[in-house]
Amino acid sequence: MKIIIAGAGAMGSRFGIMLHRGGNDVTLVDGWPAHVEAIRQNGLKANFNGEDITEHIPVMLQSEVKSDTKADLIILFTKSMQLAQMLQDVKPLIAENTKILCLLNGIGHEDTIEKYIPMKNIFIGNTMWTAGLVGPGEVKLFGNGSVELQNLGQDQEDAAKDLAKTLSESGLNAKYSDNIHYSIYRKACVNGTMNCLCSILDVNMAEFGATKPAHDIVVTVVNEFAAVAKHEGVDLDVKEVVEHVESCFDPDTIGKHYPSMYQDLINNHRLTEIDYINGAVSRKGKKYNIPTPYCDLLTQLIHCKEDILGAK
Ligand SMILES: NC(=O)C1=CN([C@@H]2O[C@H](COP(=O)(O)OP(=O)(O)OC[C@H]3O[C@@H](n4cnc5c(N)ncnc54)[C@H](OP(=O)(O)O)[C@@H]3O)[C@@H](O)[C@H]2O)C=CC1
Ligand SMILES: CC(C)(CO)C(=O)C(=O)O
Repeated sequence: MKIIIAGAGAMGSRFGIMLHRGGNDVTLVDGWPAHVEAIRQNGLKANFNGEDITEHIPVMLQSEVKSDTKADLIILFTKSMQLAQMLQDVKPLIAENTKILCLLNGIGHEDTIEKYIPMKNIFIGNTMWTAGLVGPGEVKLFGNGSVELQNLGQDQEDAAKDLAKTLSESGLNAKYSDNIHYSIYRKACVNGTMNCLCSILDVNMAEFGATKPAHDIVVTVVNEFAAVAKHEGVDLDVKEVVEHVESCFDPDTIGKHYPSMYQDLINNHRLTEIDYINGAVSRKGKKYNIPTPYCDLLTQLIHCKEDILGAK
């Protein structure tokens, strides 16, 4: 299968490496020239569960995408704020039946994708895999993960199941979800707690989980997400979601991971996805007249930290 990874940062590199090793025809597309050049020159280097590997995968700069090949599948792995530009830039690779799978963190990306792609070809989901960029052309990958996905278009359930099968054949542990909006809100609760709190407190997920107030904060934030989700027809089971969030504290699974927001803001002084996570819940809360004080404050604190660190 001809697969394009659109956004080959930490997560795009993980999926690119695993799908390439699984025998797929993978091409990476990214907007960071130094990263693209490093991969082109030296291959994509990864510390993959403790082993140093180099995977030679074709790579294109986003601004230089050519239309000579069309993709069967494009997996979107940009940051939320880069999504629209990437969709614009990969247009030459899209044929009538090219499927688009969006696995970004955050809520509501389908509203952006629908402007570029016919509904029948859109698949959305989320992932519990983790990844970290060490530097241009180099990533660190450890731990296990999973993917959940579903079709947005009618009559595309079999295609969604086939997609999950393709990912699983490369070890990505993907499954079809019959209620992806639940899964996306549930994952947003993970990010709406771990990503901002680890960034503000300068800790990894296990260290945050070991603090006394951690549980109360998680419960309060999840309740705010649940109240907003209910207005959108998504009925979150708060107890189950809190347990899911707290499973990330385990240092033997992904607890030692510094969330992607930490990597952006603290390590690289880059702007964060907060407006697509807690910020999205704050905005929706205002729209539905639901108070979301923790999400409001967490969003503002992250924006303060972006200003303090001169994030770009
Ligand atoms: N990392 C993780 O563990 C997880 C991330 N996610 C989600 O996956 C999506 C992709 O995230 P992730 O893979 O972490 O993104 P990355 O930050 O690793 O990469 C995204 C893009 O940002 C730019 N970039 C990143 N770092 C630098 C840098 N130091 N200097 C210059 N440019 C840089 C590059 O593109 P450009 O030059 O075009 O800006 C890069 O392709 C997000 O929605 C994220 O929330 C989901 C689960 C886990
Ligand atoms: C790994 C996880 C679940 C942590 O919140 C994540 O999605 C991220 O790093 O953005």
